[in-house]
Amino acid sequence: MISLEKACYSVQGHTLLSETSLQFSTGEFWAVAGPNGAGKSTLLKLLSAEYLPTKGRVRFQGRDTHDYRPAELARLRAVLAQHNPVSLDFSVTEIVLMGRYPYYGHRPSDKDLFIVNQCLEWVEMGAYAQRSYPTLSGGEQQRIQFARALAQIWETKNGFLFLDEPTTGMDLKHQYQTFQLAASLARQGFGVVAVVHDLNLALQYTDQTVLLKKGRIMASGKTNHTLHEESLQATFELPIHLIPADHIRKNATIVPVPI
Ligand SMILES: Nc1ncnc2c1ncn2[C@@H]1O[C@H](COP(=O)(O)OP(=O)(O)OP(=O)(O)O)[C@@H](O)[C@H]1O
Repeated sequence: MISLEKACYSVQGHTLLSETSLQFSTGEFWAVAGPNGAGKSTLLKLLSAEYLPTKGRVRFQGRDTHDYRPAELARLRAVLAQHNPVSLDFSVTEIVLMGRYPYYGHRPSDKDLFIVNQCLEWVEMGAYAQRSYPTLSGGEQQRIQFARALAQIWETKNGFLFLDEPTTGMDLKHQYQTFQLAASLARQGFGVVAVVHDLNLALQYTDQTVLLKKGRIMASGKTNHTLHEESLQATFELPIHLIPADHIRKNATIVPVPI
């Protein structure tokens, strides 16, 4: 479990995340949603210990995140960042192997290579193993980065996966597959927290949601209780209509009303 206890994050007098208390458990898939600049990536960086809280506490499995050594954290959680620039001519396999760096010294073991192949299969990119990474399309690169993060926590019981806009550049099918994969990882016992702009993906696949606006929590809890017309309108300042679930869609569908 990761708990934020009155955690704040400020930089140069600007508060990016105001006093926030939340608990994220393994076995759950969380969505973090809200307008641009709401503090979603900031929250994710506090959870992953890339940032330390400027006030309050963030505890990972009971210990303050600032008490962990980076090598220790690298075996407990993996991050898919919003931007993953790679300009050198690495192969796809080499990129995914980076997720195994915390586990090997000079050379990857057969087990590391097996895990890399498994993760590539999970994102349906096995056929691209020998391709030059920079030559892949944006959506393909994003799927490889997902595989890299997955390889990092593949064997970690109760590991956490932090995904910042994981479906950027992906086509419709792979957006759904990515969320399906994240949901199935949560069912296997991982904790998954994803920054999400597509609220219908959140509604379809996530267990819990936190809605942020201007660095503050607008609503949080079970996704289908949190994403309702009032909370969405207040958060996004846009009229929202919810089409109820039916025999095709097991959850409601969020439709912005043109203004
Ligand atoms: N180092 C910094 N100094 C000042 N302001 C910053 C700094 N880093 C981030 N911010 C601001 O903090 C706010 C929150 O940033 P954050 O990246 O968490 O937003 P976000 O909700 O993830 O947005 P988006 O949906 O656009 O990715 C933004 O307004 C951003 O401009």
